[in-house]
Amino acid sequence: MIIAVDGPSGSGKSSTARGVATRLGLRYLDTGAMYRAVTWSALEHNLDLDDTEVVAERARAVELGISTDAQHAHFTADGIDVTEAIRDPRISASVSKIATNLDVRKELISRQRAIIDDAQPTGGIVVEGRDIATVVATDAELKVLLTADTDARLARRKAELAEGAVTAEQLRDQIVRRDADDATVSQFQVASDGAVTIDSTHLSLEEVIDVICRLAKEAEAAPRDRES
Ligand SMILES: Nc1ncnc2c1ncn2[C@@H]1O[C@H](COP(=O)(O)OP(=O)(O)OP(=O)(O)O)[C@@H](O)[C@H]1O
Ligand SMILES: Nc1ccn([C@H]2C[C@H](O)[C@@H](COP(=O)(O)O)O2)c(=O)n1
Repeated sequence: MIIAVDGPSGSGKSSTARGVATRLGLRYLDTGAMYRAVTWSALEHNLDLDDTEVVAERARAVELGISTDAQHAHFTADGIDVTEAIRDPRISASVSKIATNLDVRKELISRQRAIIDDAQPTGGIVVEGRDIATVVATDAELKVLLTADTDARLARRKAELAEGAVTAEQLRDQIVRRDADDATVSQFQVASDGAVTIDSTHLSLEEVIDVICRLAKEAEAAPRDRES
């Protein structure tokens, strides 16, 4: 089983996908972490992020270690643990430059598909990002577009950060400007064919996880229903 969870920043994709994977005993892939790890590597190498060719070369060269354990997030880039570093506001501010580089996308999509294939013998995987249902795993058994209104997303992100860690302007940049940039290369604002939209604005995290687990059970049973 492949469950695809797409949506804008702060809609709850990572927390929800981790919760669903844990409950259903599936692997979990955070594709945003891969774009973040490439950003980290490009900055470590002092690359000009506007130089698309040089950055794409870095994306092809960097060795990424991407854990698919929903209860143990662990990411490495060229052997260095970047699990915490990739969440730094410095990375959040720059990652769209990497994510809108089409050659970087080509490389990471290919790596994401390999990780998804590797997970199939273990029962399946919950994959979250922006283009999972539309590009990376168009054959996913369940496709979810997870949304929440902008104020809710801003409030959720603010609550995560230490008091004073970012200004109101930086917070808006992390959510609103980043979504606008990312939307130029991925379609995650309108549900694609076959995708279910879940608006989490007034739902708790547990409620969203409940809904997706129920939909996953239905999706799993659907082929059997048709056969019987
Ligand atoms: N339904 C919900 N209700 C309230 N808070 C939530 C809900 N879902 C997630 N959250 C909280 O919102 C914050 C953002 O969630 P999360 O990081 O999962 O979003 P995201 O969509 O993966 O964001 P990004 O794409 O920017 O990484 C987290 O602190 C999370 O605990
Ligand atoms: N499949 C994906 C996943 C992520 N991105 C972009 C969007 C963000 O700017 C960045 C980091 O994602 P986050 O960790 O905030 O979910 O990567 C993308 O374009 N496609």
